Amino acid sequence: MSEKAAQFPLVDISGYINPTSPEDKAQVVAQIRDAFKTFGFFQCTGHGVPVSLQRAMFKSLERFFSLPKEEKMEISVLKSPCRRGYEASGAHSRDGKAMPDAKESYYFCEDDPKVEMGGIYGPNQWPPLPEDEFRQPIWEYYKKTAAMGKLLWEILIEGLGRSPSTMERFSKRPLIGMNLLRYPSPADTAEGQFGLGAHNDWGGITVLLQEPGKEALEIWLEDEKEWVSVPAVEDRFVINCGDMLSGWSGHTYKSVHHRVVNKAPVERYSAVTAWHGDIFATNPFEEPGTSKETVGHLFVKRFQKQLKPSKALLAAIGVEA
Ligand SMILES: O=C(O)CCC(=O)C(=O)O
Ligand SMILES: [Fe+2]
Repeated sequence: MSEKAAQFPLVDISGYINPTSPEDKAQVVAQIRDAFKTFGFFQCTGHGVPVSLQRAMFKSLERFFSLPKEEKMEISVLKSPCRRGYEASGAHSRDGKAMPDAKESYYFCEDDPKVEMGGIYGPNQWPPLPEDEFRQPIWEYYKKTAAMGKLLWEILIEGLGRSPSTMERFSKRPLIGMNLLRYPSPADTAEGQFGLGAHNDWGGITVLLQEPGKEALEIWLEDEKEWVSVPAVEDRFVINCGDMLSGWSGHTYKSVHHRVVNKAPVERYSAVTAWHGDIFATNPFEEPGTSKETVGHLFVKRFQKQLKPSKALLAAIGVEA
């Protein structure tokens, strides 16, 4: 591990979840605020997500990606009005001249029976695997990490002096997406191709779990002008700050620039749960009514090209076509 990586913030949040004194909570709030101010991310322990569930999630994820390509393509994102399901390696292209990412992925959100809001809400596409070998452990993991995302927003809101009760209006019907990711080995990755090219997450909080022992996530350090690997340790989540959260905090919290380079001689897995907030909610760091910009506005702006939103959806969200 590099000297820099050894200094990356590591926060045990158990003192916030089960405090024995008010100081316990205040300490976690201050540590997370400092980590997001300096780095825009931190490594998290004491979160209460059982290791057995983390392992079961990785097993299920591996089972899914081991299915034949034709079976995975049966639940392609292209078949979903909500853009949920499987996306093959190389399908995700970036702006400019960069090569498409080597990753393959499976994406899902809250499972609603009906397609609503132009596909922001609706049903998932589940793979044809036995319930207890995929959907059940993956869903349990999703629910636990979603709860963690919400708790971390609450802590960050408190960190800037706002009441934690602000979360009531911010979390009415939150957008929470989960992406399971597989990165091929370097031998199966083209020259100049990244597992996932350099980017900032668009929205709120990202709760990421790397496959233990396979370092691949790299963070850009602007002062040092270098990419540094984030240790991949069992039971240690990586929490990232996205652009919406950063902007709404007046850039007090930094959005972290990162990419994925698989250095293991074999494939590498990770899981990402992203917690963004209710689509009609405005900046939780301000008094309601201060600004009209909502989670939905920023979401549609960022994904306009992929979403191809209908006039009806734009009108419902309050964005001009
Ligand atoms: O796989 C990883 O370690 C990071 C994934 C990521 O940055 C993303 O999905 O936005
Ligand atoms: Fe990311």
